[in-house]
Amino acid sequence: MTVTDAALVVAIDGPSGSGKSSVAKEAARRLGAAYLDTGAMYRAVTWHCLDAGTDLDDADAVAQAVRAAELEISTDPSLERVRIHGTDVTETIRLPFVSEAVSAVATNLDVREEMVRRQRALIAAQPRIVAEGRDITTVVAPDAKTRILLTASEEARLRRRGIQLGEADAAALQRQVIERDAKDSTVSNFTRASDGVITLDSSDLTFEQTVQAVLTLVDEG
Ligand SMILES: Nc1ncnc2c1ncn2[C@@H]1O[C@H](COP(=O)(O)OP(=O)(O)OP(=O)(O)O)[C@@H](O)[C@H]1O
Ligand SMILES: Nc1ccn([C@H]2C[C@H](O)[C@@H](COP(=O)(O)O)O2)c(=O)n1
Repeated sequence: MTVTDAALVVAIDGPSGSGKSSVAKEAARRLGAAYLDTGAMYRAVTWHCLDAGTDLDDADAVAQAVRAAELEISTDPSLERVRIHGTDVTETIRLPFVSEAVSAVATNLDVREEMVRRQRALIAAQPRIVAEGRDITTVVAPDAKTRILLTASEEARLRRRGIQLGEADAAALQRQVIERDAKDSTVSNFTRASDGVITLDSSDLTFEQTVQAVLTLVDEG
């Protein structure tokens, strides 16, 4: 186990189903660090817009709703909790209706500016943190001590997501993994490592091997 008292920011990005959330959360636990799931923040504000009846095609209305959103997210890797305007949406934001709407909100550049501002504040508030999401290594935390692009083949990502969701419908998986990435990649680069970002391909690694590989990169960093 790698535990030190030194300040630490680890940034992990990559495509859908590559293992960012699960691997980052476990690495954070073992490092005695906080954990930030930035995708959960985009999901929560998307749920909020849908719940409020905000037209997702009205970019200004969406941005206004997001700026006004009272969003709370746990950064304890052992406590998953997201609240918006006091409503606990921890479970709801994982449902397919949110997954299929989230790109419409996440590709709004004014929304991204607001989310990046909040994410940087959450990261700065923690002495040690592992943060993950599509633009973490490039935009949110380009100065992080260790920056990792976690990848996996399309086949591995679809298989993992299918097992995770118990979803056998190939078309639904395709929408949730491949089509969502295609939309999200119009505003973030999470397929090619930028300068200083280390690529970790988990296609042929088990979950445990992937966590260990991240901890080794942090140690070496
Ligand atoms: N190396 C691995 N081997 C096998 N399964 C893995 C591995 N890494 C992650 N998984 C599993 O794959 C599934 C998807 O992982 P996870 O949700 O962490 O991906 P993600 O990159 O955060 O996706 P998204 O960006 O869509 O939220 C989870 O069930 C996770 O346990
Ligand atoms: N830093 C981030 C994090 C997430 N997103 C977008 C991309 C996804 O469609 C959506 C939900 O993320 P997930 O929970 O699937 O990781 O949010 C982003 O654009 N930037």
